[in-house]
Amino acid sequence: LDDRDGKIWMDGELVDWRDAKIHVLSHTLHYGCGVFEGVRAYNTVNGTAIFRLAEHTERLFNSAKILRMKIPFSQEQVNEAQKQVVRENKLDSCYLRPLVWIGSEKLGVSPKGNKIHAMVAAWAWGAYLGDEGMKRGIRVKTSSYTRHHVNITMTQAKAVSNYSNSILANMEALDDGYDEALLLDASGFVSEGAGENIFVVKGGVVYTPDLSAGALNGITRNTILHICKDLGIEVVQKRITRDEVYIAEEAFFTGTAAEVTPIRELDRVEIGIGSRGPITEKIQSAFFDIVNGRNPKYAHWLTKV
Ligand SMILES: Cc1[nH+]cc(COP(=O)(O)O)c(CN[C@@H](CCC(=O)O)C(=O)O)c1O
Repeated sequence: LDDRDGKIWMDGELVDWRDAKIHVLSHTLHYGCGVFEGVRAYNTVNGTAIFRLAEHTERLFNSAKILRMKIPFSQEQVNEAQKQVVRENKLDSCYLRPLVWIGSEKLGVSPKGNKIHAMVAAWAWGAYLGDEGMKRGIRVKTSSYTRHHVNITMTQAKAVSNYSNSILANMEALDDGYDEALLLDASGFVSEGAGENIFVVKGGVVYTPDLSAGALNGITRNTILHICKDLGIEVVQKRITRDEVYIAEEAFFTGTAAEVTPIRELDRVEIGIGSRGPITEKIQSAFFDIVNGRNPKYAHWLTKV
């Protein structure tokens, strides 16, 4: 990604893509205290627009607050920065990555006195778990790694340091021939994917783990709750066991990158018909109607760039 042309917003300025560098003694590179977001802009029927920009920026600031980092910009400035990088890079649809990190004034566990920096980059990024997966569903493995306990890492912060857990789970799944990992919490209940929230369908009801299982409070997860309400589908947020996933009729992952990706197998156990289920398909198409600006009820979720 580092050898592209284009512009990156960095500490309030637009810099050339290849010059957007930081010092190797930057505190976050050593200790992982940093926060980030994953945001998508879509080429909607009314032009390029960022999906739920305000909610993503609010979560970025909440993540920073949880990690005791004071971002030296306002939410409005970070919103404008995201619109600017989409325009400057002439992207009609893209993935945006805001990141906030701690500078290189000094090392040592305490970052007190170090400068806080922010950047926003944007690039084209298609189906996170593959086009085929979006239709046919993907193959998932229950990870041998456990999702964070809610008081070991701060699971409501989208924190850089939280992702070594996700990386290990994802690498193990890929090395074992699967497409993605599903993590259980410290009590053995289903938490979430390495980079996604999970939903299962049984008897026409949609279930998703409640946030006590350490999953990130996903913005796409929240979008699905609205979609299910519109479709008259009951949603229950509760503790879910791995065998409830095995005997579900349908299952799917959600995320900004993953969007709505059906799960066809968990640990080589076929889920339902072993491909995208009918309720998953309805939710998936309602999602794409919304992000592409075809559902006027959610026009306020789309910020034109
Ligand atoms: C751990 C985790 N859980 C749930 C989600 C879904 O949250 P939301 O995007 O607000 O619906 C994400 C987003 N994962 C981001 C990072 C992916 C990456 O590989 O990096 C994303 O989807 O952008 C997670 O990283």
